[in-house]
Order: sequence, then structure tokens, then C-alpha cells
Amino acid sequence: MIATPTIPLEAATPAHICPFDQACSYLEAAGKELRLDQGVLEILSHPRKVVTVSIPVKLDNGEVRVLAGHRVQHSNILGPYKGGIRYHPAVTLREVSALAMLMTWKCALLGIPYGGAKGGIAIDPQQYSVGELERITRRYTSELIKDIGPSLDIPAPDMGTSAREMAWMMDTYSVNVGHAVPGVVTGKPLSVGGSLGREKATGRGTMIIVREALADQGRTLAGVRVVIQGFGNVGGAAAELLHQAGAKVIAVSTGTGGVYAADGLDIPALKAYAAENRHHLAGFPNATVITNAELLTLPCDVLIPAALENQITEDNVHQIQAQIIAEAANGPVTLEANRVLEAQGVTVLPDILANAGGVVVSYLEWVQGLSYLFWDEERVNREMEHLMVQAYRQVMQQSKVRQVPLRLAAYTLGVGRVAQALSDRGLYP
Ligand SMILES: NC(=O)C1=CN([C@@H]2O[C@H](COP(=O)(O)OP(=O)(O)OC[C@H]3O[C@@H](n4cnc5c(N)ncnc54)[C@H](O)[C@@H]3O)[C@@H](O)[C@H]2O)C=CC1
Ligand SMILES: O=C(O)CCC(=O)C(=O)O
Repeated sequence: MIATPTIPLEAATPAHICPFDQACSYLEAAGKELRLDQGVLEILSHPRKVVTVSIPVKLDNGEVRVLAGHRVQHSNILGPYKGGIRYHPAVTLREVSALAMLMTWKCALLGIPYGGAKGGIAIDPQQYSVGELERITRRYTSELIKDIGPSLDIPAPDMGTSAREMAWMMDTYSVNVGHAVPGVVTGKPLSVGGSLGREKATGRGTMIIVREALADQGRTLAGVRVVIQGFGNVGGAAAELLHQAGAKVIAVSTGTGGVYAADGLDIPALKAYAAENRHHLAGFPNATVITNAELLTLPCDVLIPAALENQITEDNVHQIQAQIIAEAANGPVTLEANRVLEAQGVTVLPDILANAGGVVVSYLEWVQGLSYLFWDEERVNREMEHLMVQAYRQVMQQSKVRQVPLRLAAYTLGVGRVAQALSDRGLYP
């Protein structure tokens, strides 16, 4: 049993669905399967560094508010810490710690030379003006100035942040150190050294993994019924690319609910509608309004949760009708629900594989920046696809050889590589 982690359990997080406890349970299962030394597991179950900073911000109405900003650096055994920055009201230190740990295994699984980190601020970005968000982001970056850097810790977008916030972070960091440092963040706008293909990379990666899983079942994307929860950076791109590839995207949702059409939604038109209606999908022509709870239990071939953690739980898992679940979000299926799905033979494509396209193109962006040589989008997509398909095949092979479900197969690969590096570096006797 792994020792109780040092991150305090916030009252708001019920222990049985605490993302950090769940992440530690998966680590423990991988350690058991790999027969890892207890000391190694003990090291890997603790984040290397946890930073919480106060972010004072003057709102447009003159009120001063002090926000808490977290950055958790889980591991830098394989390279610089890497992972997104989340702005969402449900952000907690334990959530960020779990997401940081997932980043470590994800980067190791994909074979990219990074460790894992994640950051977050518990705010609803919709409730702040652009000016307020800029002040919050700049102050957060200044407070982290000694903890981030292009060879130390490289943030990227996650829920509630985008290329815009990355440009502010890059600028604040650069002004503080006295020269332009594009490599301090990825997911930047093209104008400051971003990469073609990064914006849709996570959704594209999910589409590739779904395509490969279907191919293994002798099927193609054509006509496959897909349901997607979340219509933001990841869910929106996945919907668009799957629609383009001939899949029938029958339902999608945002935080305020979703829409359903049995014959498939016109995704480009829905994207335009969502942009015009502040992400409310209700009222989209020729579609039925559904709740997020209803969306998850629709009959479909592929379900893609692309929003928050803990969406498929012991409460709704028995109603899930999808044959394949591709975790575009991080941690959308709870530990208990995962057990049920595995027992029922549902193919669960785990987050550290299914949503890795984003960090892969972040890596390609970082490499292009460091070499001062930028590629066309076709090359970026090709390199990403190569790494995604390679990781997919390794996971399938590991699953077959070890006779374990896909999640445990992915974890054994990711955790095993980090443990090996830990030993080779002599960090553990
Ligand atoms: N942006 C990236 O490159 C990557 C993101 N991810 C993961 O993908 C997930 C989504 O991230 P993004 O698309 O970047 O965020 P986003 O902020 O661009 O979009 C989030 C979407 O989820 C919806 N949403 C929020 N709360 C919801 C709820 N309670 N029920 C249903 N929908 C809800 C929002 O309305 C929005 O459509 C997160 O779990 C994130 O960690 C994973 C890898 C990379
Ligand atoms: O692109 C990145 O560096 C990180 C993306 C991320 O936060 C994630 O994969 O969960």
C-alpha cells in the first residue's frame, strides 16, 4: 500500500472520487503488476514540488480579490516538467496533483522527454473580463517565475485556458528575464513561436486512437455513432475531425447541456452556432435538447468524455451503452466505474493515451522553437500521428502480453519507463 500522500484532502472532495487517490490507486496497480520496489512506488506517489501562490487582482469594479494559484511538479526524471494550466471553479490542489501525475505517465508512454506537472486557479473564466484574466495570468506567472522555464517547467493550455493565456505567460516570463523566451510555454499563438496543428492536436490524437481501435475490430470511422461530452478545445476538434472522417456525431454538450440528432449533427454549423450563443447549444435547428446526464447514457458506438473528471461513476456506469469509451478528458471515469466497464468488456481507451496528442504537439512545438525551424502542418500532424499510433500499438501489445486491460497496460508502460530511468539515474539505490 502506498503511503498517504502529503497533499491535504480538501473538504470539497469526497475521498472515493478524489482524483489524487484514484491516480495513486492506478500507480499502485501498475507497481504491483511490474513488481516494483515499494521505495520506488513511494517516491513516485509524491509530487516533487507543490507550489501555491496568492494572486491579488484588482477587478474592473475596483474590488481587490486574492486568488490561489497552484502548480504541482510531479516528476522531472525524464525531462522538464510539462503540463497544462486549468482555470475552472472546481480546481483543487489534489485535482492538480492528480493531473500532474497523469502527465508524467502520459509523457513517458508517448516516449517524449518530459516529466509531469499541472497548474490551476479555481476561477470560472466566464465571470472575468479579458483585462481581469490578463492581470490574473500575468501575476500568476510572475509568482511562478523561479519555478518555470524552457528547460525547467513548461506550461500549456488546459481547460479554461488557450493560446491567449500562453502568450501572456510567455510575455510576462520574457519581460522578467529580459529577453524573449518562447520555449517557456507551448500552445502559443503562431505569432510568438507556436506550432501549426497544436490547437486541434488533442482532438486529432483522440480521433487517431479511436480510428485505430475500430480498425482492430475490423471497422472504420465511416458511419460510426459518436457522442461527445464537452465542445471546447478538445471536444470541439474531435467532433470536427470525426465528422470530416465520416463518423456520425449524434450528440455533443457543453457545461449548460447538449443537443442530439439521431442522423448526426452538422458539426461545422453547430460550432458556428455555439460561438454565436456563448456556448449554449439549445435551440440548434433539427436537434433535441438533452442534459449532460442523458448524453452519457445514449446508445452509441463511441463515447468521448472531453470535459471534466468523474463523469462516469458507479451511479451511471450501468446505463452506459457505448462499446468504446475514448477518454479525451483526464480522469472522466472513476476507479469503480472503470472496474465495471472492464468487467463488461467495454473498450476503455485511457486518458494517458487517448488525449496525448496535445502534449505530443506541444513537444513538437518546443523542438521547432529550440531548433529555430518551423514545419508545415502536414509534417506536424504526420509526426504526431506516428507517435500516437506507436504508443497505441505498444499499449495493445502490452495488454496482450500481460493479459491486462488497456489502462493497466498503458500505466505499466508509463510507470515502468519512469521507474527504469529512476534506477538508471541512480536516484534510487
Ligand atoms: N487542451 C488540451 O490540449 C488538453 C486538454 N485535455 C483535457 O481535456 C478536457 C477538456 O479540456 P479543453 O477542451 O481544453 O477545455 P475547454 O475549456 O476548451 O472546454 C471544456 C468544455 O467542457 C464543457 N464543460 C465544462 N463543464 C462541463 C460539465 N460539467 N459537463 C459537460 N461539459 C462541461 C465546457 O462547456 C467546454 O465545452 C480536460 O479534462 C483537459 O484536462 C487533455 C489533454 C490536452
Ligand atoms: O500540452 C501540454 O503540454 C499539456 C497538455 C495537458 O495538460 C494534458 O495533456 O493534460
